[in-house]
Amino acid sequence: MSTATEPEAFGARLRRAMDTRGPLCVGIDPHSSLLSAWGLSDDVAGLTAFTRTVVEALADRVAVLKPQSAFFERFGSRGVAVLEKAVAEARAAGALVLMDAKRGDIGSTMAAYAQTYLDKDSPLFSDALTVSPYLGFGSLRPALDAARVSGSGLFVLALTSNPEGAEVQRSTAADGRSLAQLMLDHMAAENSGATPLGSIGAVVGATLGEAGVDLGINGPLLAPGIGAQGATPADLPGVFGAAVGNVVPSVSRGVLRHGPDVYALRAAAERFSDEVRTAVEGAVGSTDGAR
Ligand SMILES: O=C(O)c1cc(=O)[nH]c(=O)n1[C@@H]1O[C@H](COP(=O)(O)O)[C@@H](O)[C@H]1O
Repeated sequence: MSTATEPEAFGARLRRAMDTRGPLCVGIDPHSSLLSAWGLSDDVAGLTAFTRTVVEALADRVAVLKPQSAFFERFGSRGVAVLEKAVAEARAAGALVLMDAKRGDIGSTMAAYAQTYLDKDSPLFSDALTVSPYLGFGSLRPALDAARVSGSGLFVLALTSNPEGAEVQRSTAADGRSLAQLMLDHMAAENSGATPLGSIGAVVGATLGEAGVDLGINGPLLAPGIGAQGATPADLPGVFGAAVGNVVPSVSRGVLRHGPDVYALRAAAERFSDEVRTAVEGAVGSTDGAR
């Protein structure tokens, strides 16, 4: 619960958005190839038109929009200016903005990243940020603290959707746990006691077949890899098991390739949302039946 001085926590805001809008996250990834497929130039003008169209099409209906910072940074400061505007417009239209910048560094530098994305006075302030814990979970402390102060959230990489991730994330820590499980256990500790949902989420690829880890972190689970990377909403119950109700399935190219028509973008997002609903309700129903 929030007070006059304390903003409402990200986990509570996300739970409400998932319940009212459905849990889908759509990524804003302006690849050169997509700009070209949309008939746009691969420059700041094309980037601006692409981004504005996605925000106009989806910010008033999906729970989460996830701009991928790399595709904006490649145009330098003018690309970042497009990103700033998109963040503000998407938030104003009611979407939660998850900045996908996958930051991770030593604590003192992490503090600067936290000021960039998790401080309410920053031009890039976002509802949540993706971070990498593989410099040690404790290196994220400045971001964890900043998120608590501003009512924002973090999505911490646990098991990524790319096949190369396993050699690091499935390797064994000194105490016998996998590195991914070690990180998930840290997230569970951060979220302990939070209701209705903690603000520290995990990233777990929808492509994994079966996660094979304990996902009971009392926080949201971002599931990228649906669409272009080959996973489908029907895969979610198999990957996430009993935690499927906390999953935020994420699709970028699978939706974006339907542009530039605003109605086609909306229809594509709607189809993914419907498939997610069917998969999640089916899984929850079968769990209920087993009780
Ligand atoms: O944090 C992410 O969003 C992420 C984590 C991960 O494990 N895999 C992954 O693909 N992503 C991001 O999710 C998006 C996937 O895009 P599509 O494959 O086009 O849906 C990209 O922006 C990736 O950087």
